[in-house]
Amino acid sequence: MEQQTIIKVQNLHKQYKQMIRHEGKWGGLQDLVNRKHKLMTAVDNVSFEVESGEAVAFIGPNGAGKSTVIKMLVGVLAPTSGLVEVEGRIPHGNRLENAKRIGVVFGQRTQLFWDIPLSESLHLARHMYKIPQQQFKENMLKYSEVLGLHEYMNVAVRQLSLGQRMRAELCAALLHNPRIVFLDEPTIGLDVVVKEKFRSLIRDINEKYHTTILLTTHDMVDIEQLCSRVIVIDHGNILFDGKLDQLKRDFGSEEKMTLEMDSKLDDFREIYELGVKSVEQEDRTLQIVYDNRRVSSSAIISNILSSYTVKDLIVQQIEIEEIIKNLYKNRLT
Ligand SMILES: Nc1ncnc2c1ncn2[C@@H]1O[C@H](COP(=O)(O)OP(=O)(O)OP(=O)(O)O)[C@@H](O)[C@H]1O
Repeated sequence: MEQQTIIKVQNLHKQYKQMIRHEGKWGGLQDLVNRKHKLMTAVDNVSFEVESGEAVAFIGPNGAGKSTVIKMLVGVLAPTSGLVEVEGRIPHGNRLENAKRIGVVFGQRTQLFWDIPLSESLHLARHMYKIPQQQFKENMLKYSEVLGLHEYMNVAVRQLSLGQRMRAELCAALLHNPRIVFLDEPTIGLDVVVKEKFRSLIRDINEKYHTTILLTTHDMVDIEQLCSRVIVIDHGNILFDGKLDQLKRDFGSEEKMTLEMDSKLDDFREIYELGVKSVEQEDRTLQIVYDNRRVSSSAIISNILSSYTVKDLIVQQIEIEEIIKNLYKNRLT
C-alpha cells in the first residue's frame, strides 16, 4: 500500500496565558480587580511528519506538551504559530471535517452521553458522523464482540466501570472507520485483561486497515506492543524521533550483570578501572552496571575470574522504561 504523509507538523508553537496570583490575605481580591498574566510555552518549535499506516508513540514526562500537540491535531486548540495539517487540512479551521476522518480516545474524558444507555449513545454517534446503516451494523457487531460490550448496551454510560467505559469509548471512536486514531492515555487505570483486549484491537486496525495510530502513554508495554516509531517530547521540544529499535541502540547500551560468587570480593577497584558505572555487593551476589560500548561483558568476567570463582551469571539489557527514564534525566541535567 502506498504511503503518504497524513500528519504534518512544522515549527509548531503553543503558548498559554497563565494567571499570576497575588499573594497574601487580600490576594484573591486583587486577582479579581488586577489580573496579571504570564505566557508559558507548552510547545516549542515542534516538527514531525507521520505517514499513513504508521503507529507512533508520542511520549514524554508529565507536562511535556503531548496533550497540547494532540489537541492541535484534533482541532480543539489553535497553534500560536507554525503549521498543523491532518490529511492536508488545518484541523482548527475544519474541525467538523477533521472529526469525520479521525477517532479520538482521551483516557480522562468521555465522548459518550453520560445519562443514556450505551447503545443510544453509539446510535447518536452514527448520526453525528453520518455513518451508513450497513457500515454501522457491521462495525457495531465487530467491535462490541471484540470489546465484550453486548451485556452493557442497555446500561447508562455513567453506570459503567472505567474499564467498561473505555471499551465503549474505543468502540465509539472506531465506528466511522477513521483514517487516524488519536489515543491519549487509553489504557490508564485498566486491568491487564482489558489492556490486552485494547492493544490487540488497536494492533488489528493498524495492521488490517492501515489505520494510522498516534498514541500517548506512560505504559511502556503499550509502546513495545503497538508502535514501531517513538517520538519523545519534553519541555515542548522533541528529544528523539525514530524507530523503537534505534532508541534501544542509541540509548540502550547499558547492561546489568548479576554474578553469584563463591566468596565476597574484597574491593572493586580493578572492576571500576575497566570503566564500569557501578558495582554493588550483597552477601555473595554482585551487581555490575556498565555501558557495553565502553567495556564488554567478557572483559568484566575474565577480570573477575582471574581472582575469584563465579557460580552463576546473568547479563540483562536495560529495559525500555529505563532507557526513557535516562533520556528524560539527561535532558534535566
Ligand atoms: N489550558 C492551559 N492553560 C495554561 N497552561 C496549560 C494549559 N494546558 C496545559 N498547560 C501547561 O502546558 C504544559 C504542557 O501541558 P500538556 O497537558 O500538553 O502536557 P502533557 O505532556 O500532556 O502532560 P501529562 O503527561 O501530564 O498529561 C504544562 O506545563 C501545563 O501546565
